[in-house]
Amino acid sequence: MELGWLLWGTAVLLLLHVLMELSPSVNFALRIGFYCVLCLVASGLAAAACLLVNGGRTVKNMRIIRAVVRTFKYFFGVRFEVKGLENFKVEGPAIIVSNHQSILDMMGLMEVLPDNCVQVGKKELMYTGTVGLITYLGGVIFINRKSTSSAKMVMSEVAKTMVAENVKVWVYPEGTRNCTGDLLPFKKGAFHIAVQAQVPVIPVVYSSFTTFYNPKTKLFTSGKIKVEILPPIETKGLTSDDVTDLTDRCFNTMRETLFRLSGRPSEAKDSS
Ligand SMILES: CCCCCCCCCCCCCC(=O)SCCNC(=O)CCNC(=O)[C@H](O)C(C)(C)COP(=O)(O)OP(=O)(O)OC[C@H]1O[C@@H](n2cnc3c(N)ncnc32)[C@H](O)[C@@H]1OP(=O)(O)O
Ligand SMILES: CCCCCCCC/C=C\CCCCCCCC(=O)OC[C@@H](O)COP(=O)(O)O
Repeated sequence: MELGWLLWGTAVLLLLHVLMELSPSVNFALRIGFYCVLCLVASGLAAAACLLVNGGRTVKNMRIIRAVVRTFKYFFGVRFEVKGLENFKVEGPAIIVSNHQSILDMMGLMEVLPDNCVQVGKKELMYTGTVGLITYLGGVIFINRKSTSSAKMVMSEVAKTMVAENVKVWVYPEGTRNCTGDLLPFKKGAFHIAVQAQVPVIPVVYSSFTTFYNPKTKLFTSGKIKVEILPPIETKGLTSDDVTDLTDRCFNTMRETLFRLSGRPSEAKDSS
């Protein structure tokens, strides 16, 4: 009986292996499917640990989530080369902005996430089963992207609470995933919060995934991600009139860094 199961299991694994070798789209679908299952299972386990250790929704749970997600890279052969971690060592709260390429970014996020830091996320994430539960327990700030006024209200509230509670807030200013090797124009919410709260902006840049991950061509192999945490940009004394300049400055610095880290020649043109 047990031998039968073993033979069936081996046959299924062999079949999957052959399919993966033969078809890049099967390979891609299986690897992404595995990533999603891993997220769902790991979130369930992490949620239990968070509830047992901290009892409910708190930024302290991010330490547990970070420890769990940091193991994911070993399953996918993803390696990180991190520079500039010392730039996170600013006193008190800050806004962290980074480029956003894929759902795989959760690995890169947790690889460098400082203590006492929560992310801004789309509210739809709440409805992704255990992943929704873990984002809730970790203190993720949910925004409704379909309603500018409600998103702006939530962001303004964040500007007040982040100072009162001494937390850093991680925002993806492109507002959506973008795996083209370039940046989308930045939305200004993150920079409004930074100016309203008078806290520094810390840019974080991940090199382009396109050499090892590309959903369009169904490419997903192992690969190296370079991460650079750039020096904080101060906002003390800035007003809402300076938000556009601050956004452009950050965009240009991050775009240059993205091209440098990805080995792509820089373009002279200013795309702001
Ligand atoms: C185990 C596995 C998983 C574990 C995971 C755990 C971690 C999970 C992590 C999850 C990660 C999940 C990651 C994700 O889910 S990423 C997706 C969700 N995140 C974002 O969208 C963040 C970036 N977006 C923004 O910042 C947008 O600006 C918002 C959303 C705020 C509005 O966007 P919208 O498109 O609706 O409008 P608009 O940007 O055209 O702005 C309109 C006007 O309003 C002005 N304005 C904007 N804001 C403010 C303000 N505060 N005070 C005053 N004014 C403000 C602005 O300057 C503009 O005016 P003008 O300049 O044109 O005159
Ligand atoms: C009971 C309901 C079950 C639902 C099951 C849903 C399955 C989902 C399983 C795993 C998902 C793993 C996702 C990890 C978290 C990824 C966060 C993320 O990267 O969100 C994307 C968001 O930044 C931008 O979204 P868009 O590019 O605008 O779109």
